[in-house]
Amino acid sequence: MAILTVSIDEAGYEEKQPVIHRIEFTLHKGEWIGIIGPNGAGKSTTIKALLGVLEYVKGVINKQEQCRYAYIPEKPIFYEHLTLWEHLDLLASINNMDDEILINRANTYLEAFKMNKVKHEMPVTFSKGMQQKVMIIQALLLQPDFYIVDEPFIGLDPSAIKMFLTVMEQERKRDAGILMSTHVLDTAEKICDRFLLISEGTKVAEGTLQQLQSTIRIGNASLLECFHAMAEGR
Ligand SMILES: Nc1ncnc2c1ncn2[C@@H]1O[C@H](COP(=O)(O)OP(=O)(O)OP(=O)(O)O)[C@@H](O)[C@H]1O
Repeated sequence: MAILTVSIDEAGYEEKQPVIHRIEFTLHKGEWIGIIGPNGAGKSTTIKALLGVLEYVKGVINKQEQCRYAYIPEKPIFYEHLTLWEHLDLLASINNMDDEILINRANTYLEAFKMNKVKHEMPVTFSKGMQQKVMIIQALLLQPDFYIVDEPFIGLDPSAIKMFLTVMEQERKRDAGILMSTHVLDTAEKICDRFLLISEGTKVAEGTLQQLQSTIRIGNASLLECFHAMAEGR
């Protein structure tokens, strides 16, 4: 079932200078879509359009009614004077979450990401990877219908990446959708159901790895090879 349907004619940081054009796709329940493309292609701008924080968007973005989503940004943002636990507590109270659910979920994910020991410290003092873990834990706390994730792999250590993949796989089994932009193509190739390839602000291809392979007519091409042939070879 479709949970997010996107049909952007054009969008950008000001109306007279759109930076993305004709970006269309649908995210379904339990589906993991990877948004890939070169630097400056328009991946983050597409995500900003979905989040409703872009100055100019012409088109239609339809989220299924009552669907909730969580956004995991590439650059974490925190309240300066709140501890990690206070961030989780605040998020839970904004979302009317029972204390018992908060405590259970928070402790599970703090443990999983090895952040239990620092839960009463301020995230603004954490390393980049630790801050990213906090953003991931906050998103998981909500158990949303879908996730929007901007480049999760840069900054996390190998065991945190493994844990991130494990918990997202659990979320997918719960039928959550995942829309994730990344440059880490060998990992994306293993986990994503489908790919959206963006280049120079527009969608140049969409499909499973097999579909991308048949478009470039190389049966066993890796995602990286598809990327080179379709985005960089243009
Ligand atoms: N805040 C901004 N104001 C104006 N233009 C911007 C802004 N942020 C990005 N752009 C422009 O929009 C275009 C797309 O950038 P975007 O950040 O979406 O690319 P990206 O695919 O996410 O790249 P990367 O892989 O480097 O993160 C680029 O030409 C960029 O210069």
